[in-house]
Amino acid sequence: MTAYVMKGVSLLGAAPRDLVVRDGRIADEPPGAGAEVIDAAGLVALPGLVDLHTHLREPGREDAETVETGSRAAAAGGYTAVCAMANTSPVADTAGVVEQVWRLGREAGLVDVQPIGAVTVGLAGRQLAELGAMATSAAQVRIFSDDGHCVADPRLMRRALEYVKAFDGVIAQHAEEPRLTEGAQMHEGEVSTRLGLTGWPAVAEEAIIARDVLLAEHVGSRLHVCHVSTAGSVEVLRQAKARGVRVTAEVTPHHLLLTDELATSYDPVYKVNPPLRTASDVRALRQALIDGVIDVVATDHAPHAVEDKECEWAYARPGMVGLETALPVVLSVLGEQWELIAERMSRAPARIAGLAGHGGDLAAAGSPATLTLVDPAARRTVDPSDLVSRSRNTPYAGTTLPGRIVATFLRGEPTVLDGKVVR
Ligand SMILES: NC(=O)N[C@@H](CC(=O)O)C(=O)O
Repeated sequence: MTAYVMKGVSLLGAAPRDLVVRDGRIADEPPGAGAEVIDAAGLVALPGLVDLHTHLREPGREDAETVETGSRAAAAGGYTAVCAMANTSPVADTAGVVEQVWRLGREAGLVDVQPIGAVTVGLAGRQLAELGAMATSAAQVRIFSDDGHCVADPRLMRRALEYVKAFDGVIAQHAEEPRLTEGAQMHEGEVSTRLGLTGWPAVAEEAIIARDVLLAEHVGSRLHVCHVSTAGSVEVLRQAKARGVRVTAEVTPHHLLLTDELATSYDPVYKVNPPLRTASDVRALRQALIDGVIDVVATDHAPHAVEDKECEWAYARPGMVGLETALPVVLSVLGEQWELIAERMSRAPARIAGLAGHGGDLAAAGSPATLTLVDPAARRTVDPSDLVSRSRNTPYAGTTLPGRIVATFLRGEPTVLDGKVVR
């Protein structure tokens, strides 16, 4: 295994030093002859990013993304682990499907792919899926989610929380009261009224989060809230956390930057679920990420084929690709707050997903060399045709964002060098 010395690198913004990688780990002895030298002057090392919310589309929509192409996009974005959502076709609601996704991830070998299992059979919200069989499968599923759909039935949600408590699993809820969002096309507010589009009200998200934190408290089990998008949701979470409820939450990069005003273009690239909200929601989400009311930035990378996105707004599928722009967007929002970025994009998601070997301490000799090197001084104008992902539905085309991922290492092996995926 090749040894590396990263010369003049800054660990999370600290004074420059040399970082030695040997036998897959951070070493405190000299690299020895034959080590590859990486000129890392001006680069910042972060623990490899971990995404709690990635749609890889395999099995079923390999024209939009595969486990392999999504893994490449993830590595290019600085990720070393991704949690693959269950809304594939067939749905990842059995041990067989989660094992297939897990195995494809191992074969691609670029990031650790941790499958998420569905909560209900076929995401239909009627009966619990085989949670235990998925947990004890080779994929060792710990996070369950019907993402794309809400587990709306409170009795099923309660039973799911009870079930996963036995193995310290977590239910990741897509919080959307379906009766309040029938026919919804965008955020319900001043802009939707002006455009005459059916609105997705903030309360549809907030009501489910309020219910679910009470259920999680009652059961004493772990709840994770996917893609929090409103200021009101932040307040519900703040109160629940103050009471000691075992709840964690994520926000997407796009909800930290973009607003519902973009819908006035009628460009379906801005159609996403939950929808882009208002500037005051964006402000509240940013503050919650800083405060820790929101634990994690998760991409909700949602690749879609051209025909599913380049059509009339009403017919377009919701979703945006996000793996390759997540860190630049977060840098543009938070600035170079490296400790905070490492916590929200690597350590906290690794803890929630129970991914040992990710979110480690790069200053500690013996830690896995699972890391990403970022050039914070570089700026990049996003060109959809440059994306590594198989899909092109980025809302940032033509936008200049700070930060370039120069290299990514998974257990001492480079997956990205000089900004290019190596395998
Ligand atoms: N987040 C999205 O806008 N889309 C998701 C699923 C969903 O939440 O609708 C997808 O799978 O495409």
